[in-house]
Amino acid sequence: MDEKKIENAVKEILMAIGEDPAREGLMETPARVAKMYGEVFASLDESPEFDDYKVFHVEEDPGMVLVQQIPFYSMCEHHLLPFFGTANVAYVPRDGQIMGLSKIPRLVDFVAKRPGVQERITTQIAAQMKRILQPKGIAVSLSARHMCMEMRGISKSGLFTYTSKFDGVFKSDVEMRNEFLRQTGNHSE
Ligand SMILES: Nc1nc2c(ncn2[C@@H]2O[C@H](COP(=O)(O)OP(=O)(O)OP(=O)(O)O)[C@@H](O)[C@H]2O)c(=O)[nH]1
Ligand SMILES: [Zn+2]
Repeated sequence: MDEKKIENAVKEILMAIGEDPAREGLMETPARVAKMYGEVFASLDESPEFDDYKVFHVEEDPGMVLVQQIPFYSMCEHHLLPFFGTANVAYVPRDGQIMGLSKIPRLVDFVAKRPGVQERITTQIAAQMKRILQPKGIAVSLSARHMCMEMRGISKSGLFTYTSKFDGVFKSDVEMRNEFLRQTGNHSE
């Protein structure tokens, strides 16, 4: 990421909105924003595929493995305003192939820390899980608030947008899907 370029651009924006980038409160702001973009868009500096994981082996396949209520923060690619919420990620292992549990929230961060839309975060989490583990099934659901719908534009506070992606047994087996939905607090029927 080119921090110097971001700093200059932020200075330009401050001038364009009629602010004085030289006034005391704003003097360090371009550098702070550049640093902040480095954090919230951290994935742009990483490889395109998630690679921070280890695959382990258990003798017997468990059923569903679910990490739920994973907090995430992202920036919408339309307005560069935050959207944030929680993600539920479940899979059913194949051939005893499992991954370290902490790697699932790491994967969520990896996918979220770039300009995006909620739908893509949802499908990308599922796609990366599939690539890494080839599990029997994957279920991902996200619930999020979008600042671009709250503090501007339509200006509706407290709306939650729900997105989901079901693959494999979560698609073909209603019981599995309902176990996921029950456990994550959503009910399909
Ligand atoms: N599908 C989807 N849309 C999103 C997401 N985040 C923001 N948006 C929407 O992206 C759209 C961008 O639409 P535009 O019509 O180009 O932008 P706009 O005129 O600023 O839209 P308004 O927000 O309605 O004022 C808006 O409808 C946003 O609500 C997201 O994660 N997924
Ligand atoms: Zn937006």
